[in-house]
Amino acid sequence: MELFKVDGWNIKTDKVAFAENKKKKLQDKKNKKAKANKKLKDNAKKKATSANSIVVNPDVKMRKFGEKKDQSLSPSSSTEIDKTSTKRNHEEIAKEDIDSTIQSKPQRKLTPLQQKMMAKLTGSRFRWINEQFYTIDSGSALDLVKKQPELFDEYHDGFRSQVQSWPENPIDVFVNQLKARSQKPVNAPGGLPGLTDDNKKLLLLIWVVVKQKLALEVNNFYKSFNQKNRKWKRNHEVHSFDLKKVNDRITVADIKNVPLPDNSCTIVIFCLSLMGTNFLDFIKEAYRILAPRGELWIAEIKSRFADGKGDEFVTALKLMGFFHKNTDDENKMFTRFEFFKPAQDIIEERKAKLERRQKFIEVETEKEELEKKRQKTAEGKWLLKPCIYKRR
Ligand SMILES: C[S@@+](CC[C@H](N)C(=O)[O-])C[C@H]1O[C@@H](n2cnc3c(N)ncnc32)[C@H](O)[C@@H]1O
Repeated sequence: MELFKVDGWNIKTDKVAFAENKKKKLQDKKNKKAKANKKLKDNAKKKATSANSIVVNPDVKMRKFGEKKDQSLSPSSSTEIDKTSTKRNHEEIAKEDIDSTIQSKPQRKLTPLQQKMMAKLTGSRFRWINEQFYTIDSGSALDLVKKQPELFDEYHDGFRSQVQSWPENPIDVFVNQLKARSQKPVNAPGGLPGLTDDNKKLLLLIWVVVKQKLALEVNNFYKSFNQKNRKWKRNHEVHSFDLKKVNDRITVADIKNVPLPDNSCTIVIFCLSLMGTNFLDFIKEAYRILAPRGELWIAEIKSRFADGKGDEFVTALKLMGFFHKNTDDENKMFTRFEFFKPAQDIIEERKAKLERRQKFIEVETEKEELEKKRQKTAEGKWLLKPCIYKRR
């Protein structure tokens, strides 16, 4: 008789063997789980590395900008960069997510929910790039686009979809204005300002900062205008500057410093392009290249004006030498401004008056005060705020 074998109480040996099997299976399960966890961790590591290799690692990028600013000894912008460098907000994290999502994206049609998520991530990425352009100085923006040209295209895709919902595009307003004023003789009241070239021909030199539409439309307009009005032909040149060359009409340049001679233009247009934190440098550059009586046209997003109306902005531009002609805030999304560079005799007179004043009173001029203020804190922080697009 087997030991412990009692009638009616049978401990089956196969059950005992089962208990050992169970142990083995449990162990197998544990091993599998550990393997799966390791795989997950490895994948996560891979994702993080690849996301950073495709797009900017915000920390690295900001450090680079910081280094550059240190070299250029601009205290205001470097403080600003230090602050941004520590910030890793949800937009940036979303940005990395998009990259890893795109990389691991299976080649199949997305479900409506996936499409919705994708659109949200793309929107986050646009807002992140947009924020960068408004919170760094123009030199850093040019470097950024040179290093990662795809950011420029992604930005413009997002920007286009934002503008589509606007009741009016500021570019169209500018084009219409050019067309209307071209009907009057150049330099006549209500007409466009012009220069006389070596052959005593009137020349309209229009400088724009715009992707393509304005230059193209203006060229097309004058082509047909000149065909219809052979007697009143308009000679014109359009120069477009941007951070990336997306077509032949564009010259890549930071608009703080454009390859055009002094007093050579008659109209300068900044269409939603005062983006860098140092945008008053663009205004100075416009003043340099504009001929006396030349005009400066600006459109900027309404929400950017710290004082809500743009009066402070107008005052700053007046301190840079411009005369204010008109502010149009009829539009819901943007405000348009017209300024002009005064005639040469007025510029001389102003200069002499200022010198006389300074000779007798040791006062700091308002212009110097403005310069001091922007040295301390870049104007992109207090005069025009960054344009932030809301999540839809
Ligand atoms: C908000 S988008 C507006 C584009 C176009 N003007 C429009 O209204 O459709 C601003 C444009 O200005 C350009 N931009 C911003 N800062 C610039 C700079 N410092 N130098 C040259 N282009 C600049 C950007 O690359 C971008 O194409």
